[in-house]
Amino acid sequence: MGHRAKNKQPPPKPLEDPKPSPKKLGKRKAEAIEDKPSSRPVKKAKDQVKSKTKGTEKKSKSKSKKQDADAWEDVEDDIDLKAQTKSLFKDSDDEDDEAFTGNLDEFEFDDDEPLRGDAQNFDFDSDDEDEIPTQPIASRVKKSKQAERPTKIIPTASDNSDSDEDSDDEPITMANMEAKSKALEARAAKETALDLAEVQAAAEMEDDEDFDMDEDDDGDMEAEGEVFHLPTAEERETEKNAGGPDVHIVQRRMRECTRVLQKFTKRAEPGRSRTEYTEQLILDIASYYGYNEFLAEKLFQLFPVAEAIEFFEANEVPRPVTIRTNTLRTRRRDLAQALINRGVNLEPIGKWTNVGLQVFESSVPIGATPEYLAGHYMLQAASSFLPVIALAPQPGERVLDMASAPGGKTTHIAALLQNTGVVFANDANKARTKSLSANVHRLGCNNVVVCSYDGREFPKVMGGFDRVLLDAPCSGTGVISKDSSVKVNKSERDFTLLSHLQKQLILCALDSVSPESKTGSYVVYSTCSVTVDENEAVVDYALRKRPNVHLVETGIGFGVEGYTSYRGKTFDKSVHLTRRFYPHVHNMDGFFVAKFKVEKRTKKVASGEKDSGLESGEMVENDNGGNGEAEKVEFDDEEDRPYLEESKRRYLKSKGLRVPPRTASAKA
Ligand SMILES: C[S@@+](CC[C@H](N)C(=O)[O-])C[C@H]1O[C@@H](n2cnc3c(N)ncnc32)[C@H](O)[C@@H]1O
Repeated sequence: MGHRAKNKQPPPKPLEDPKPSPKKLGKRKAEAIEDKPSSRPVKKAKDQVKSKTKGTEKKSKSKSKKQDADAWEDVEDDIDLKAQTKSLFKDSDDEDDEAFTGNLDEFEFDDDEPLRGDAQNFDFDSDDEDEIPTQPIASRVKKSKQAERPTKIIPTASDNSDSDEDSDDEPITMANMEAKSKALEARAAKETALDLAEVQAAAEMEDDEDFDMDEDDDGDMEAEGEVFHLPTAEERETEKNAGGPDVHIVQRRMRECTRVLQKFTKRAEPGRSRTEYTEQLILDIASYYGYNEFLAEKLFQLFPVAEAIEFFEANEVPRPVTIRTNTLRTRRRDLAQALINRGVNLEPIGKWTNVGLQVFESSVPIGATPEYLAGHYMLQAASSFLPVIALAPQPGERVLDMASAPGGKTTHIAALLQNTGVVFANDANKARTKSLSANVHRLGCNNVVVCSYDGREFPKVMGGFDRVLLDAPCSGTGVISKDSSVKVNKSERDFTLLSHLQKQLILCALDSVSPESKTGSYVVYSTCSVTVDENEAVVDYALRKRPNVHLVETGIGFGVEGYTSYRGKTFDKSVHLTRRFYPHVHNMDGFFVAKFKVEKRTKKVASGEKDSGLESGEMVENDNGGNGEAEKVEFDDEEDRPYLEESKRRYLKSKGLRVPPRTASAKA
């Protein structure tokens, strides 16, 4: 456990000096000191920082409850898989497979505001539309708060927290004491967050040459007589032997190192290198937030230095509780009304989804309401909607969900297919298919076939799909706020093995799609990880190995573009079409989504003149790949027999029953 978790410290205040100058204090504090309005133009970046921080502050209202996390996770060892990949998988993709028993009563709330009342007041206009609305809704009787903040992906609890300020003058009574104390706490947290935002914004201004003028940036610090000294290797060793640094020292050092790294030539101590500051910062991040040094460095490298701190900070805060309306059973507005009537305080997530609801508070366990049990909704992280939105399955299609348990995305696909066509919901981990089947039944999906193969057996098992979703097993670096064990249990080897498995799976997914589909020929690849090895590198590999596929827009409408080059590696230019989602930017789990279109193979490619094979030593057998020009994959009973037999053998074995010897066809 890191200092951050142990001490429940407020976020470190990057860049704040002990006696800050107005410039370094940021606009709000500087104005207070000078008692006059600032003439400095407010940078856009400042607003962005504030809104981000506000989001973070808001999220902290929902306490991180282990029981909540348990209800969202289903992490089990993948016993059927090869030993090398065992225990690597982040199966965290958060859809529940069992009733959510977390108690939202335990969340902190500002006041006893009445619940939000009538579902009519919300923007459910989009519920009736098949397509995700792209235009803002022009006129409504009453706008939801989300509608007033079109850029926000998920609203945060602070959106309705202003009311605590109104009740300041009321006398404290037994009845309102708890609410008042919570309101005070909330306000203090808000202040801290605002301070942080301002200091960051001030630092950003400093970095902007326009604001630099001719001032000597180091002047202020020197005047204060407190020049930051970066410990030497020996000093670090001594500190370590003495039991490690005090948390306040770590916090301050993180601020200072961040500050120096942002403007190295001006602020660094003479004779010290950028690498030394970076090393110190990574060590401090690792100890403060409780990561192993390897992972702290890996994640740190993804972002500019100040943003990296925001990312680590966001991982300390739970994401909003969200549910997905099951349109096979109900409409979002009806579900919202039913839950409001039960004492659930909720709002539509945002314009990008017409099925999502964010739950702010509830007087009933949200995973055990009659509506939940009747399959009217799925407890599902907002990020998990994204791959299915990108997949955009069309009624009547044949879809493969290659790694599907516990079924959040499968059931979403089934709903978009309107219970037509068929979804093959596969997962290599047989134990996990139980919860998958349970969810499929609960949500009334009649078009789902559950199966349990190693995804690398496709398309031998079956192919010719209109669309394939590969929500790949991954390290879970996007969902650290739900599963903090990721902070310490991932090593370099894990990432190597995982990305190898992901590369094998993605080729199998691409080969399982029919390039001749009349409506589709798409593959979506997603992970709940933010590392480049598991995302862009895998996509780039697939593009190199399968020249008949190309990337297309995901159709999601937000998200950060994927890296086209990273730390010396250059990827295919089209990789910018992939999308990254981050907790500190989008207020949702870290996620990655890529969408491929599969075309027919040209003769040249099929004859092997172009590099379309696997790297030597790879285990994937794709010689009957489903996307070959002449390879129209159809069901063939003869061909299927050995697989059915094998599956029956495995079933009997798992039940401890006598397993018949393999017949000639099964051996073939
Ligand atoms: C991220 S989770 C999938 C979450 C799921 N898509 C959902 O929305 O509920 C990854 C899944 O991959 C499965 N898995 C791991 N290795 C696999 C393989 N080789 N083939 C198929 N599935 C695999 C794991 O058992 C795990 O359930």
